[in-house]
Amino acid sequence: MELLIIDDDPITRMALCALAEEWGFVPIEADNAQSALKVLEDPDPPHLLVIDWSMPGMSGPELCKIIRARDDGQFFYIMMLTGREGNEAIVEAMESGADDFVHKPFDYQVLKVRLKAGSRIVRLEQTLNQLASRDPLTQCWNRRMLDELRDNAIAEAKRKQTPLALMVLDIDHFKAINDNYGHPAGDAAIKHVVSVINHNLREYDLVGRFGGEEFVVVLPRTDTESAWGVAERIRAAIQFQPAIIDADTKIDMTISIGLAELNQEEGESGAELFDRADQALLDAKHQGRNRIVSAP
Ligand SMILES: Nc1nc2c(ncn2[C@@H]2O[C@H](COP(=O)(O)OP(=O)(O)OP(=O)(O)O)[C@@H](O)[C@H]2O)c(=O)[nH]1
Repeated sequence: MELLIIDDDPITRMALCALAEEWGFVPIEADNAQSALKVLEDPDPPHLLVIDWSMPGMSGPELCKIIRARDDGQFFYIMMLTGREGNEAIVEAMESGADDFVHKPFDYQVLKVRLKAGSRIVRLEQTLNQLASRDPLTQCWNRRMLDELRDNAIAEAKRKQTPLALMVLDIDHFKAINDNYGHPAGDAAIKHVVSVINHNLREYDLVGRFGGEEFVVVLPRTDTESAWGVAERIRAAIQFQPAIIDADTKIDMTISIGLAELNQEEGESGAELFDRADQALLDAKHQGRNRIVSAP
């Protein structure tokens, strides 16, 4: 686990880095609050932090308050290190958002066990986050999370005036697959579809599972024409690459796709965009399935 060490004193920083490595952490250094905040801007930042109290520019407690004021849902476990004595310092550190507090000069064993305790809490939080945001079968986003990420992507598209497309995909006659091959094979077929979808997307596209065999894909920076190209690649890949269940069982499938591009002029919301793509999906089903329909 990464450990962000924020301390202006190079000797303390070096000592902490060496210890962190010895204890199995991956240390990352910052010599002031501003450079720490830069590190924390990363989409996948370190979640365990050791912050020195007294630093030029911005103090440890001030930095804690800024980190706690973030509203992006990221969790950070913060350990404050200081030479200050007394309960008042502990209270001030923890009121500013620190989770734990260790006096300098610190006892190595005490610091080690408290960081280990912090890393257990970070791991627990990551597990909870995973359970709350991912679909357990496919590991793609669940509906609640995809809705939130979709709306963030739409806000960014509006800010930057870039196009955004959304697709709703549904496996055709999936009930028959369950009926013919059994529920476990149906589950494997769903996983196969998600794997095909993922193979045909860019890193920043978003995939969510909305129901049994219905998926939503958000394509930022993509207009209808490009989205159609992506949809066609996925449609063809599903049709021509059967799900291999075991040595004797291959399941042929097709998929129907409705797609819509965000209507920025009308200030369209995420829910409205989804409804248009979903309606296009219904049209694709009515027109005979295994096809793509683009919303007007
Ligand atoms: N194996 C498996 N099946 C699921 C899961 N969730 C939902 N289903 C099944 O998916 C099927 C969906 O069937 P329908 O909604 O009738 O749709 P369909 O048969 O795909 O027909 P069309 O969408 O009209 O082409 C139902 O039989 C559900 O029981 C799941 O997690 N695993």
